[in-house]
Amino acid sequence: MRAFEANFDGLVGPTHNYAGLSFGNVASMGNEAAPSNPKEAAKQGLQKMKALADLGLYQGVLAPQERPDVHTLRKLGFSGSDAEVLAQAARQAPKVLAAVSSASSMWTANAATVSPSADTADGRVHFTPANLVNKFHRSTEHPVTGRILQAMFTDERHFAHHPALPSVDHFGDEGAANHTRFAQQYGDAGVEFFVFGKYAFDSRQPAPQRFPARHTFEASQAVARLHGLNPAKVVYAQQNPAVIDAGVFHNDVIAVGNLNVSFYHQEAFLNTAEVNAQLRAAMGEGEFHFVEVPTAEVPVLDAVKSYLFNSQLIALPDGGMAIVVPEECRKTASVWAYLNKLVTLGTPIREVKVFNLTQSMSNGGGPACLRLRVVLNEAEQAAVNPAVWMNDGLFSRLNGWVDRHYRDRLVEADLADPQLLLESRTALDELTGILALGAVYPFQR
Ligand SMILES: NCCC[C@H](NC(=O)CCC(=O)O)C(=O)O
Repeated sequence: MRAFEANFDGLVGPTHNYAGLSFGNVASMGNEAAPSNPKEAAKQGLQKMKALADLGLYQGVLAPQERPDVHTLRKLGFSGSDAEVLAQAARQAPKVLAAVSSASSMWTANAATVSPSADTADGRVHFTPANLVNKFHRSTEHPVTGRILQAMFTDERHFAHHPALPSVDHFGDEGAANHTRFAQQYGDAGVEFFVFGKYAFDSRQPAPQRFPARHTFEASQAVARLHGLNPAKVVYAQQNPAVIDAGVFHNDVIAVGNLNVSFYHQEAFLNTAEVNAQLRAAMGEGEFHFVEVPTAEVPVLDAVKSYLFNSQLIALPDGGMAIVVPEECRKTASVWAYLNKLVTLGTPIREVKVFNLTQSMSNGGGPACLRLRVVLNEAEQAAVNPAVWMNDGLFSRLNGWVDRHYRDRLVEADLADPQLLLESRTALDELTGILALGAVYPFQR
């Protein structure tokens, strides 16, 4: 049966803002307190989704979270009406209010780790929402993420859903941002490549000194076990701690892969030669393209600034691949020169597609952060909730929905506005109708 990759992009929520919440993510740290434009952010995301759907790719939409998350504020002791809860939090703990108001679920590469049915022991597609435990504002995403995924991939004959790993640093899990799957064809049994930042139970191993390693080896192993992966087809690699300290908070800021192409920076991993030998051995027969970008051509800081590697490698329906990059790549001289060379190197990557995603980029999220990849065969695709697939109708409905409900400017002080909570819930209530998700949000239950 034919199989292909579908991308599920996060729809940016109505509270998108810059609160400087992600220590170790240089864009988030650098844009703290800048005004945001949620309407523009959502529309930039929709443009990318529509463009990929128009190329003939399977493109879906993943709904945002209920924010501000008043329920979490109540767990922290704020009480009274919703408006009172917001007002107390704004007075006593403004950073906590910002954290429970973040639209960070837009970066769906962190929503979950997904293993295609060709890789799993029971022949189903497996999903494990990421606990995102390293950042408080993200650690509250997984319960609703899990519900939304179940509302999209409901049929138990095809889809298996696991709860997030235990929410503790030892099992810090950042999902698909640290996971890549290689295969000659999407429908083949693939090699699942798990990249982690540190070992939780062995302090003698190398680890970053300045910024946190969000994802552990032990978390990666647990997900591989839960998904029933064949150990001979799983490869683990540790990120180079020095690049985490330079702002590479997820591996997808310094490497990306698709089918038989691994595109990565020279400094991305510890023991690169060993890792590549393991990948090649696990893949078996056939060509494998290792496209290593040398520091001499693209310094790590330029990779972080431009998000060259936070790109999507997409298989084009008529053969070959395109690399989907953010506008910032064009503006970074070393990176733009490299990209122009890359398409002439004779690898499957033949074309560069540039998107304007500045609203998301200013919080450290590029094209790859915005999408969750799910490899599906035709029967599985037919079992997905049909309302979430991007097409002309959904594109115009969602643009109209954004126009009706989103603000074009938001600063931290606005997060306490009870009207924003109301606007956000009204929008999400309508959205669950558009995407046929049912009552996934706490305010609906
Ligand atoms: N994969 C990209 C994730 C980016 C995300 N940024 C944020 O949450 C920034 C939010 C803020 O600072 O307002 C993160 O660091 O996890």
